[in-house]
Amino acid sequence: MAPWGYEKDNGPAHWHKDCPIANGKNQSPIDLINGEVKYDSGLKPLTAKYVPFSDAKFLNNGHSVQFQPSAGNGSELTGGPLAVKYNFEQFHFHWGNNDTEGSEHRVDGKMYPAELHFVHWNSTNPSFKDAVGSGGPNGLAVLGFFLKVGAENAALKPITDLIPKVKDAGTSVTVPSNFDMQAILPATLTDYYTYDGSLTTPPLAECVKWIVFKQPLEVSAAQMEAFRSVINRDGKPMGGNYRPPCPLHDRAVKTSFK
Ligand SMILES: O=C(NCc1ccccc1)Nc1ccc2c(c1)[B-](O)(O)OC2
Ligand SMILES: [Zn+2]
Repeated sequence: MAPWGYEKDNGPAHWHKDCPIANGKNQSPIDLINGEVKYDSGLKPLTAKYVPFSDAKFLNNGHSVQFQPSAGNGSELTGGPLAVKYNFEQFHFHWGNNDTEGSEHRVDGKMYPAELHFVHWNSTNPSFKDAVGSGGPNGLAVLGFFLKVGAENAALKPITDLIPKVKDAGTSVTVPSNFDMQAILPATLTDYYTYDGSLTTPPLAECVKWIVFKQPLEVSAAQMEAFRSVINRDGKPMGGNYRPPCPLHDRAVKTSFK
């Protein structure tokens, strides 16, 4: 099979052929249905401590654009539903070709124009790859932020300004060392949905503690247009790089808010 993608001939409906777990019982994304979630007063805020990076790349890997520091950058995530410390690995985006689609998770069936994933791995493992393969839903902790069109996002501007430099698949640039990743995050990481799920792209491993924030981040229309100028490995606009929602089966979605 041609490498996986989001086109008619290699999109989500085909992924099960190489990754049978695609039809598993803990797949992501899902539709977050407010009438079916359960408030959990034990869910505390999360703490993300992101340290400045000396050498980080921003790259087009053919199916997303991704910020990736060199391994061992000392940034970490704790708290919320997490029992141990998680190390930061990378962040990347999913978006649509217009403002009515683009996010992977949905809220009561509503899609946002884009979704930002901050990926972290369980520090009791020797590496990210081991964490993915560690079995069970505690290998990775992924923070999901919906993006909506509004004011320019100054914290994301250094990243969206680099997009024209990684327009084509397989290209990358070095990110200026004064890039402040912490500034992207809201001051307090409260009000989130959390559930056990999977990677939303092959290998679709069911190793993720998902933490999806209720409050969207804003980006300007110009910043959204920058994403829509990115080209995928088939030479087409990358927009539409989102997987449709998967069945919840017998999982519970908990919220840190009432
Ligand atoms: O890291 C990925 N692949 C490369 C890989 C390397 C080593 C072992 C397995 C996989 N994928 C991936 C990681 C995290 C997330 C997603 C995809 B996402 O669902 O898009 O948002 C969260
Ligand atoms: Zn993602």
